Amino acid sequence: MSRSQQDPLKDFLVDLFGSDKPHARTNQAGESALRPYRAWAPFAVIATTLAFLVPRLLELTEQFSNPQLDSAVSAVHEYRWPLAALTVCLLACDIARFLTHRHRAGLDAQIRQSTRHTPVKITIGYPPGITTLRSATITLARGAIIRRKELDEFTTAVRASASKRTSKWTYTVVHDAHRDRIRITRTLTQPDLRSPRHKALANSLKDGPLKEPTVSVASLDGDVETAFKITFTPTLSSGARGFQKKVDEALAALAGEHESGRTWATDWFPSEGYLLMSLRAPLPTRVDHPLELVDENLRHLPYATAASEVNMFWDISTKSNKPHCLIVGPTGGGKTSVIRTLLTEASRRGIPFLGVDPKMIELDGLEGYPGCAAIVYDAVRSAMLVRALHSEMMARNHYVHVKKIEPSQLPLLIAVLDEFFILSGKWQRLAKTGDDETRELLKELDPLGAWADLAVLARSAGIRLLLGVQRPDASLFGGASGNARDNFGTRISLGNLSQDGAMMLWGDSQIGREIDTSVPGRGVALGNDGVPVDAQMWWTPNVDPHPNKWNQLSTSEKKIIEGLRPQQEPHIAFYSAELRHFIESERSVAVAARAYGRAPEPTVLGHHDDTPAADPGDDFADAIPASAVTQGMTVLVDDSRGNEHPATVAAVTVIRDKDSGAVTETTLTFHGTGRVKNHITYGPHEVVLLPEPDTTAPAP
Ligand SMILES: Nc1ncnc2c1ncn2[C@@H]1O[C@H](COP(=O)(O)OP(=O)(O)OP(=O)(O)O)[C@@H](O)[C@H]1O
Repeated sequence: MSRSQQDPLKDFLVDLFGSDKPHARTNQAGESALRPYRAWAPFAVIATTLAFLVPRLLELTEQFSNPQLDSAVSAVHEYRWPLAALTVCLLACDIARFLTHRHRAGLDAQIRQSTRHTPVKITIGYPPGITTLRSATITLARGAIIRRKELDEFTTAVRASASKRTSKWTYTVVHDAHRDRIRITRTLTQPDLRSPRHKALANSLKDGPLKEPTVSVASLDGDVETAFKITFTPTLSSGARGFQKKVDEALAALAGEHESGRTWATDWFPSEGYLLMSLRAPLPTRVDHPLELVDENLRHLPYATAASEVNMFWDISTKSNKPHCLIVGPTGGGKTSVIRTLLTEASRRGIPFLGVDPKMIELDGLEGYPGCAAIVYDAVRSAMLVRALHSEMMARNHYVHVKKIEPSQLPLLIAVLDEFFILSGKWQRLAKTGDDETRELLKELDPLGAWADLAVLARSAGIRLLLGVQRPDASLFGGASGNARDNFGTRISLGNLSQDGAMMLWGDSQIGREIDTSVPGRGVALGNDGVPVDAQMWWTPNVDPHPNKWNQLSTSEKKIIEGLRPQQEPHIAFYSAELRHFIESERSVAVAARAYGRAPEPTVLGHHDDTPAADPGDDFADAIPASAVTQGMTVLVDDSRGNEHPATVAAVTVIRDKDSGAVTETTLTFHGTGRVKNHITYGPHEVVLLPEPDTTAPAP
């Protein structure tokens, strides 16, 4: 602390009468150019006082009186009033000069401390302002460079010293670099009319992760803000989704619940340096499949409603860059309802479909629905269907080539493969344990290879694939082809995903991991702009007309199904004899199964059972990729005679490709007898059969 600060009276007197030094408060940044302040009025005050008092003084000193002195004294005394007026003027001048000097000295110190430049001249605007500065211009040495940070520091100092006295004014500091000067002006501080919400956002963002944030109101409803615009200086992190998500959450929490009941949502424009926080209608908790065509585009299949009542759709048009659809959802998550929604929408738009349902309970209701070519349940026949579909794709491509037509002129066909892992498991099992004929047939059909080709090439042949899985796994989305996964550009996830699953589906380990699973049909869908959003899947009840199913439905559910059913059956055109023959034979098999199909009645324990053994392909409950198996899981392992036995996994070793990270091999270790350990190695696309449904996938 300086001495002058310890002695305010001395400080005042030094200011008032000046000192011998250029300025009493020079500092280390260089000698101030300020001239010392010298008051003018004190001499005038003394003279005026004397002019008033001089006759009295003479009376007191009568013995020294002489006529000359008397006349001089009376002359001075006569001018006492003009002298008094002059003194008052001088006093006023002195006060103004004194205030100017104080402001100048303050600015001089501040500029030297914050910018390390010594001002050449400081001009204080008149009148100078009693407590705070009115305006000033600081002239700097020619070419003086002031960095942004230094100017900010100076501005803060100017504002801080003014705010000590009053908050009535807001100071603006402008650096005219081309004229080597700094201008300071003040305006009346506007009363803070911001709402508590606006203030909370602005104040918290000041110390938040966004660089140089400013908050402004983007829209109002009456007096209540309905949108805020937050501008910021773009940084590397402001473009990262994870960062944005954290900021979104913090902003929504700060803004709090809105009076309208709507929720805050954020749209980022990081390259333009701003984000918009606006209100969206909350996601509905249930949306019954609307009966009207919500999207008139016949190549858009709507299936869900996102915030703000935006409809999500699967674009199956030729122009679509997301032609195939992948639905991921654990058991009971609502996958089948989404498939039903998409297929009934396809049907009412005149697009036929066919499906594979290895679980036999998911798609069976669609059998016989308008536009349904076939639903196949049997593993071998499913392999035949996939191969026939491959032939159809080749035939369609050939047709386009020969007839010189555009692929967009081909009629669309949707192929659904539900529970893909279970189907893979069945194929894998039959390839190992089936009879010679089956094994040979499966080898010839190579369904996984055909599927991989379809995933990559079916798009231009007008065939669209709809794949349903319980968990996302790169290894199975099209056999060896890594590109195949990218073709499933339209993605839907139901329930919560694992971190890896979220990364695989959405390219972000956080998306789809905090879904409100208490709401059936809640999930994440790819927005129409390519950004994944939370969405409520439409509810489409089972369309099965069998009385056992139909009678379970409520009146409103029956109305949905009746309203969706198209008047006209979609036309199914075949370009290959293979697919036509397959569908014809499948339909006659289905007719026969319906007419003569038998299911063994349940038996009780101890009762002699003479019904034939179940299909060997059906004695497992689930199948998962080998690389997804975890230690302690019970899996089915076949013995040398082709029988499956449950065994607990002691260890899992997954080997991945160094570059791509793709699984190349998985080895499961089991405890054998004594110290012996058994190892089984699985290829990259092999699945492991489970005796019980998989519970390691996140619950719906
Ligand atoms: N979009 C939805 N809206 C409302 N309720 C739904 C929705 N989807 C599913 N549900 C409810 O959840 C139940 C299970 O749905 P669904 O049978 O479609 O699940 P899933 O994923 O196919 O299961 P699984 O794979 O075991 O067949 C339905 O019976 C229904 O009650």
